[in-house]
Amino acid sequence: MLELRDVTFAYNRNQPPAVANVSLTIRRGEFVAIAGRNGSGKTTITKLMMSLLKPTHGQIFRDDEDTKSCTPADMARYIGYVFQNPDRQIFRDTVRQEISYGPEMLGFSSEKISEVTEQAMKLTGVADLADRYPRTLTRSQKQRVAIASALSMTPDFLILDEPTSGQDADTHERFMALLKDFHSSGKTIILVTHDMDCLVRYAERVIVMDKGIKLFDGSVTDCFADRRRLHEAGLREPATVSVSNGLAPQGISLTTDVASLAEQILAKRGGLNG
Ligand SMILES: Nc1ncnc2c1ncn2[C@@H]1O[C@H](COP(=O)(O)OP(=O)(O)OP(=O)(O)O)[C@@H](O)[C@H]1O
Repeated sequence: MLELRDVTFAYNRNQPPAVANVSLTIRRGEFVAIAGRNGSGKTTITKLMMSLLKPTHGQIFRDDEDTKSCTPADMARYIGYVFQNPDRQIFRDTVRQEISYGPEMLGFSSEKISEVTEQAMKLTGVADLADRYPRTLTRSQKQRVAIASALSMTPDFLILDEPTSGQDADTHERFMALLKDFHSSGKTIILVTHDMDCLVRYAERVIVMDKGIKLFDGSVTDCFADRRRLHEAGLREPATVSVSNGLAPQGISLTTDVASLAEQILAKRGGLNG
């Protein structure tokens, strides 16, 4: 469990806080999305969770333990962090070295290092790139290496900040399928995203940030049921919501789920045709 209790963080004293009085709890096994317009505090929250930043006020707990004296290296045992830009976290000469670096720093035995490295490479589909120089890989391959590097430290939580930005539809699909597999295997996923269609498809819960404040925390369906709130937070309506809202006069109820929307439309087909 990861808990923020009344957390405030300011980058400097002359500016309003980037995160203000935020309380939230993320339980093991959840798939949570953090959404909100640019500059709303999403990345700052994830950096606070990772102890890359420390609260100006408030506390952060991991399984009831206050993390105030934890370093990012301590937190990396529990939380894998995948940055927005994979170039920011890739430094070694080969993909294998890159992925084994974290477990080495954590003091794993050499057998364990090789076991977790091979497993992470296999899971993320980069085993055939093991001896390549990471800087020459495509962005999507680098993303996979970044995730493998996080996974090799065998964390329970995985935080991904806009991992699919700039990827083509096919790569995006494969990447999200990978995340879904991790989630099914018991990992807790915290995904920062601007992609509302992706959010409604994969996340179970949404935290919406606005000007550093937590504007909403709840189910995906409840989040998109309130158009005023979406507007306030600068969130785009996902396609399923727009279509179901548009067909409301025909008796279609609001849904974020493609399958449920298709089912409703098929069930009403006679009426819609008429
Ligand atoms: N290193 C920094 N120094 C000073 N201010 C910063 C720094 N990083 C972020 N900020 C400010 O803190 C606020 C929150 O930024 P943050 O990056 O957390 O937002 P975000 O929601 O993740 O944005 P984006 O969607 O653009 O990534 C913004 O006003 C931003 O300008």
